[in-house]
Amino acid sequence: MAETEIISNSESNDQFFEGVEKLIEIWFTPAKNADLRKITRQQWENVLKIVRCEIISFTQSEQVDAYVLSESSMFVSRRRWILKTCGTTTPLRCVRAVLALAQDVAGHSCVHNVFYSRREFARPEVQLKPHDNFDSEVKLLDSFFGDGRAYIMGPEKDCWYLYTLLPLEGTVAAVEKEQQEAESGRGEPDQTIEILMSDLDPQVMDIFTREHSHDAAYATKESGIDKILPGMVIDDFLFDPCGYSMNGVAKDGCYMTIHITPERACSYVSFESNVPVSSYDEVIARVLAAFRPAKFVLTIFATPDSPAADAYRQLRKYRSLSAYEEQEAQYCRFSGYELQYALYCKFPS
Ligand SMILES: C[S@@+](CC[C@H](N)C(=O)[O-])C[C@H]1O[C@@H](n2cnc3c(N)ncnc32)[C@H](O)[C@@H]1O
Repeated sequence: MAETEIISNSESNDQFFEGVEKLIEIWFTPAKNADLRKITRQQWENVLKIVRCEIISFTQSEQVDAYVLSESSMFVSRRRWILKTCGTTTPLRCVRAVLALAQDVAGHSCVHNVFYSRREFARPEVQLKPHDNFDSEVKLLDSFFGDGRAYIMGPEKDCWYLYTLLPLEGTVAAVEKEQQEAESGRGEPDQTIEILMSDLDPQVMDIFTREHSHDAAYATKESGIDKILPGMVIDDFLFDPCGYSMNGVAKDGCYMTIHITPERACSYVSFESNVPVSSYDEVIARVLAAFRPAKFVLTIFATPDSPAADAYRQLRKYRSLSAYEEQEAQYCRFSGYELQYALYCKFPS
């Protein structure tokens, strides 16, 4: 297993672990016979060594290979690669190697789109380069992709960072991109919801310790994770003495992934899925009921032709979500995608 990032915290006699993940998603332009799943397990293991994590479990559907990692998850499908890693891992250091494998092994030579995002770290000072600050991350991403755009949303101390190749709608770059898309017919419906939760209910977090749960399947059931998006094949892992990761894959190619850092001093849970629904209300309610965070960041990306195209609009109507008050909200209209970002905090009881 990768070198552990657990740092002792003498004040609380608890452990610190950086649950906040770095999330990179690269889409390649469709090409005849090209498929990222041609990249072998050994080649992925070598890539993940650069990131400082390793594969601990694997499951797949017809459309996607899903890996549980020692620090979160990786999903590989025909033309989309997703890597989500926490702790002090260094995912941007492997991008060059992935682009080379995509070209040489998988037959993908053209990047269509890139999304890199993360919440502000609890302890940015322990991150390794280039992850010690967003400017360095952007600089490295620009060295691969050339014309990306960087955004910072939310309050300074608890912001959410995004880098993407998508231009904002209405700009000259957007008009050019739309023309290219229309000519090549490359677009396909897509949507992603992420709920990044901090300061969680300690009773719920106890479920994700070996003391409470004898195995991952027990924790999955006890917490209600198996009911959030029923029908998925679940690959779950319970760390020792605590910590939990799961991937779920559905027959239709959709995925979900949940990662849990239960330590009281730094509790953190992330939920992500690309399930196409016309309203995320129920999914959000189930996630919040299962984990009971004090605070969370919610992001929804959707293409205009996605069933979820309206889901983010519904969200914009709410100034509050059950016991939570919206503290910040931003909306971005990119060429081909719309994004809703919001930060919610529990109402004082
Ligand atoms: C399961 S991973 C998931 C982190 C995730 N990004 C999140 O949302 O919190 C981290 C949790 O597993 C625990 N853990 C135990 N052994 C670990 C190891 N060898 N490597 C990484 N995490 C480990 C950490 O202390 C932490 O609670």
